[in-house]
Amino acid sequence: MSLTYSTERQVAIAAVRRACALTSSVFNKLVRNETLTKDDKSPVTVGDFSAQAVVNIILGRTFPKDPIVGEEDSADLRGDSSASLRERVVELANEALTAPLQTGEKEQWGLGPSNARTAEELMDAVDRGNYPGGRTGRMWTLDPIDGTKGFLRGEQYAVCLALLVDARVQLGVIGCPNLPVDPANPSGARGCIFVAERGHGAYQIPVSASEAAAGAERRLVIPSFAPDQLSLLESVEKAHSKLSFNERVAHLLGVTRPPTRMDSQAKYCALVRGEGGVYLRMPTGTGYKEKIWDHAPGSVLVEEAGGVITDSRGEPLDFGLGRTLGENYGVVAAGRDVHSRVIEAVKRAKEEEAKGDAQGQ
Ligand SMILES: Nc1ncnc2c1ncn2[C@@H]1O[C@H](COP(=O)(O)O)[C@@H](O)[C@H]1OP(=O)(O)O
Ligand SMILES: [Mg+2]
Ligand SMILES: [Mg+2]
Ligand SMILES: [Mg+2]
Repeated sequence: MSLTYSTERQVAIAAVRRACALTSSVFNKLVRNETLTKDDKSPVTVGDFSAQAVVNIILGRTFPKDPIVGEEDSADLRGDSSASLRERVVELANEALTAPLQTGEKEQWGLGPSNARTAEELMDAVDRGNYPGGRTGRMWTLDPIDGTKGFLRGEQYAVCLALLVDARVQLGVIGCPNLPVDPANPSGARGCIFVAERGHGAYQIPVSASEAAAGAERRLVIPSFAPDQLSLLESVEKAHSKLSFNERVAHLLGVTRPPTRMDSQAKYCALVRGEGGVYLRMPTGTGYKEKIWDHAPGSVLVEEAGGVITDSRGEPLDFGLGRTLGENYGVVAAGRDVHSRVIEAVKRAKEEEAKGDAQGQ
C-alpha cells in the first residue's frame, strides 16, 4: 500500500499513543485541584494540558511549519497562583516524552530518556495549538481529551488528532484508552486506536505499539442495518445534544433498540466497527458552535469506513471556517443507506416538532 501521508500517519499514531498512556496513568492519580472549570463552564484537567503539550511537541519536531488548531491554551497554567498545576503538567508531559522508544518510534522524533523539556517549552508547546484555522494550507487539529466529562467519570473519552489540507481532512487518528478492543466482549481488554487516511481505508489497531507491530490491525467497514437492528449513538451529556429530538427521530426510523450513550468521538469509532448504525447529534438551541477538533478525525474515519457524514440538514461539514464548524447544524453519520433515511427522519421530526409547538400555543 503506498500511502500519501506515511510519515504523518506514523508520527500522529505515536503522538496519540503517548498521549493515551499519559491520560490513562493520570486518571488514577487525579486529585481535586487538578481540574479547572473553563469560561464556558466545561472542565479541563492536568491530563488535557499535558496531553496537548506532548502531541504538539511531537508534531513540532517533524513538522515544524505545520500550524495546530488545539482545544487548550496555557493561560490557566502561567502565573504564580498556578505553580502547582504547572509543575504537575511538566511532570506528566516529561514522563510521557522521556519514556523509552517503543517499537516503530524513531530517534529523530525527539522522544526517549534525554528529551525532557522545561516548563516554558511545554507551555509554549500547549500554545502552538492557538492557530485560528482557515480554508487553505496544511494544519493539524487536536483535542487532547475529547469528552473530558467521560474521562472524569472513568468512562469513554478519546485523544483526537487530524491533518487537514485545504480544509479537507486527509488523516485522522483517534485513541480510545477505555474502549473495549472487541465490542462482542465488553468486559474484555480495553484500549484501541483508530486510523483513517483518505483513500486508504479505516483501521482499528492495538493501543500497544508492540502489539500493533505484531500486525493485529483490523479493516473497518460499516455494515448494512435493518431498522430493527439500529440503535442511536448519542451523547451522555444532555447539554451537548438534544436527546428528546433523537427519540423522535428514532421512532420515525422504526428503531426499537435503546440508544447507546457514550462520550466523545469514541461514538464514531463504535459506528465504524458496526455498533449502533447511526450517530446523531442535534443542537440544544443555546447557540453553541461545534469545534473542528470534535469532528475532523471522526469524519474521515466514517468516510473511509464507507459511511456518510453531514450536518443534520444533509450539508457537508465545513472545516475551513476557522476553529468552529460555523453554520453547520448538528451532525449525522451512518452507512450510506441509513444516512439518507436519517436525514429524511430529521426533516419530518422537525416538521412534527413545529406542528406540536404551534398546537401548544
Ligand atoms: N454545550 C456544548 N454543546 C455541545 N458540545 C459541547 C458543549 N460543551 C462541550 N462540548 C464538547 O462536546 C464534546 C463531547 O461531546 P459528547 O457529548 O458527544 O461526548 C466534547 O468535545 C466537549 O468538549 P470537551 O472536548 O471539552 O470534552
Ligand atoms: Mg474541553
Ligand atoms: Mg472535544
Ligand atoms: Mg477536549
